[in-house]
Amino acid sequence: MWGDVPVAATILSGTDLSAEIRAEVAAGVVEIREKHGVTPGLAVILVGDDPASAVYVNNKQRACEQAGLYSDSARLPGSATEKEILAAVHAFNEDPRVHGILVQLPLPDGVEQHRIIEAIDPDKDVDGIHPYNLGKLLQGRPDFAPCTPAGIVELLMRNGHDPTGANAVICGRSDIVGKPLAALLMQRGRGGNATVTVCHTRTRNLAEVTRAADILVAAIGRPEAITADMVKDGAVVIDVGINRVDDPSARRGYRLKGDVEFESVSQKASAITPVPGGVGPMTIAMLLVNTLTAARISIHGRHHSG
Ligand SMILES: Nc1nc(=O)c2c([nH]1)NC[C@@H]1CN(c3ccc(C(=O)N[C@@H](CCC(=O)O)C(=O)O)cc3)C=[N+]21
Ligand SMILES: [Mg+2]
Repeated sequence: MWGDVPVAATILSGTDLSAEIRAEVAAGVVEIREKHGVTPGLAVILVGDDPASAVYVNNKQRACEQAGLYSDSARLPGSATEKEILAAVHAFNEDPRVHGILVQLPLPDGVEQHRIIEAIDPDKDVDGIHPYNLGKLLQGRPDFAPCTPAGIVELLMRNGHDPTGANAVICGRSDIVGKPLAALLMQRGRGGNATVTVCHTRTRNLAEVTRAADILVAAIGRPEAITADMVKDGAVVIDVGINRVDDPSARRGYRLKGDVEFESVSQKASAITPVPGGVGPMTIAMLLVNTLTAARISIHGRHHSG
């Protein structure tokens, strides 16, 4: 506060930080190519024609190409069978140009998602969602942390918001965001040491819990679910939401809205991520980081120091 005028929060730009990290990845790509003659490669498997998923996959492939990585994709129709998706996974498991494999989730109804994830070679699981990698994450020795949680931790750390000792409250318990983020924030070591609470649809007195957060992460999937009354003065607020809201005046006919009511919450928070330009670009940057790690693992093996 400045007198009675609320000072708007610092904007935590995922666009800027992701550019920095992607430049670091590009340098790592050059090094691996010079030392080992290997170009790190990522393959994305996209099933169905959800337009939002197509945008993310295209963003991922563009980021790969800009960082000098090899990239490939398999695009299957929404009618693809489990057997056909498994065949695409197996082909990339065997492809020596491909070090990282990402299966875009969610998969169409009727496909047994866990069977597909378990088919990914854990050494190529750059999403960090194979049970082996999730297990290592829970033990505090991840090789591949899921990209969105890893991106959130980088956003915090590189903006001077070390979670150590903080009350971190995560709204959302998905396998790909809420649960792995809880593991990262609670672990011993860099980016961890927080006191973590995970909220979900059955949480009682949600606003009471979120108001205790020094770090508040919204991964709910509902536009503007977090309002100013739910936020403590000075909190750091991370918005994972990417909700498309109809807007006939917008160029594409929709606008992106986060899970946080930005206008009001940014008057109360000390720092906040925007949507777009926050967590989304960080997810992609960490995917490239993990692909570099996968290429190193293919050369040197996993390090058994943890
Ligand atoms: N196995 C798997 N791993 C994922 O990491 C994964 C997934 N499945 N399924 C879908 C979600 C979503 N996701 C995003 C990636 C980039 C942006 C992104 O680039 N966002 C831009 C804008 C995008 C736009 O214009 O729509 C931004 O926020 O600024 C958003 C969301 C990765 N996901
Ligand atoms: Mg292997």
